[in-house]
Amino acid sequence: MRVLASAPAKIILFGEHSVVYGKPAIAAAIDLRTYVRAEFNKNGRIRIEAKDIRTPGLTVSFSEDQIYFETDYGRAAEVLSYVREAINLVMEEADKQKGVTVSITSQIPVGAGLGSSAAVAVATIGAVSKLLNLELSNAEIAKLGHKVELLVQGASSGIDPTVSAVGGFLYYQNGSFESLPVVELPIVVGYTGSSGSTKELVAKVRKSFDEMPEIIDPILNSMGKVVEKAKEIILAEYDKEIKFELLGRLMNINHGLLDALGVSTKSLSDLVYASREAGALGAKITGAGGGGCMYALAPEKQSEVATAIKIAGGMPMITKISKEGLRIEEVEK
Ligand SMILES: Nc1ncnc2c1ncn2[C@@H]1O[C@H](COP(=O)(O)OP(=O)(O)O)[C@@H](O)[C@H]1O
Ligand SMILES: C[C@@](O)(CCOP(=O)(O)O)CC(=O)O
Ligand SMILES: [Mg+2]
Repeated sequence: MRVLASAPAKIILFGEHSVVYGKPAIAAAIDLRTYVRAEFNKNGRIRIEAKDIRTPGLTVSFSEDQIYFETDYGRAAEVLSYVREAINLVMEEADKQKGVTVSITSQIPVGAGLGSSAAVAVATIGAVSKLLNLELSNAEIAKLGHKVELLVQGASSGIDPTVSAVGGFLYYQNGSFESLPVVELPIVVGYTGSSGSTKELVAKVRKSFDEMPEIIDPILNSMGKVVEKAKEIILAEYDKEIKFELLGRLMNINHGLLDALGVSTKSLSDLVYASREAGALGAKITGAGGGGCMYALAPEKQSEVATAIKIAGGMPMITKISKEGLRIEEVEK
C-alpha cells in the first residue's frame, strides 16, 4: 500500500512570537505545498528520502589525486528531525512498529517563515497514519504536529501545524482556533533568499524576555492587542478600502514591534520599506524572521510592489489563501 498526502504553507498575518506567550494570532494557509509519500518496506527500517533539502555540515577537501568528504552526521540527522518525530508519534499512536519509507518533495522554501516545518510534519503524519489505518481527524493531526514542533524546537505555539492541517483563515490562541471568513487579501510575499531557524529565533526572544521582562512583556501585550484589533476589523462590515487601510496600519505597527524584539534583519526591513514606498498599505515580517519572508498588503498595487521587492533584492511571490489543509492525494492498495 502507498499513500500520498500534502499539506500547505502558511503566512502569519499578525501575532508571530507573541503567540508563543499565549497571545492570539491570525494566520492563513497558502497555495504552496509539501508532498509526502509513505509506503511499507521489507527491511523493517524507517527510511526518509528528503529530495529537496540541503544537507548542512558537508566539508570536502581535495589533494591532487584524492578527495575527502567529512560530513557532520549529527547536523545532517537534525535536519530530518521533524520527519522522524512525526513518524515516531504516529507509530506510538497506532501501537505498531513497521518498516516505512517516507519520501518528501516540497514547494515551500525552508526556514523562510512560511511554515515548512509544520507542513512537512503534518503531511508526514497524514500519510503515515493513513498507511497504518489510523483514523485521525485534521484537528488530531494538528495536535500531533504541535507535539512534533515542541519536541524539535523546545517551544512552539502550535499555530503553524494547526493552520497547515485545517487550512483557511484562522484566529488561534493556546491550542484553540476559530475559522474566520476567507477575505481575499491582495498580498505579495517577499522572500529575502536567506533563512532563519525558528528554534533559534524563539530562543532569542525567550532570552530577552527572561533578561528584561519589564520591557519585553509590554511589547508582547501590544502585539496581542494588535491581533484583537485586526480580528475586529476583519469581522466588521466596513468597505474593503477602509478595512485594508486599517489592517495595513496594524501590519506596520506589528512589524515595528517585531523589530523591537530583534527578529528583523536589514534585508527584511529593506523589503518592508520598499513595499510601503511602492504603495503597499502595510508590510511586515511573516513567521519567525531572522531572514525568510515579509508580506505586503497592496490592493491594486500588487505588481508595483512585486517589482519594488525585486529591485530591493528580494523574490516576490503572489500567493492565494488555500481553503484546504491536509489532503490525501492518492491511496494505492
Ligand atoms: N522538505 C523538507 N524535508 C525535510 N525536512 C524539512 C523540509 N522542509 C522543512 N523541513 C524541516 O523544517 C526545518 C525548518 O523549519 P523552521 O526553522 O521552523 O522554518 P520554517 O518552518 O519557517 O520553514 C528544516 O531545517 C527541516 O528540519
Ligand atoms: C515564531 C512563531 O510564532 C512562528 C514560526 O513560524 P515559522 O516556523 O517561521 O514558519 C513560533 C510559533 O508560533 O511556534
Ligand atoms: Mg517552522
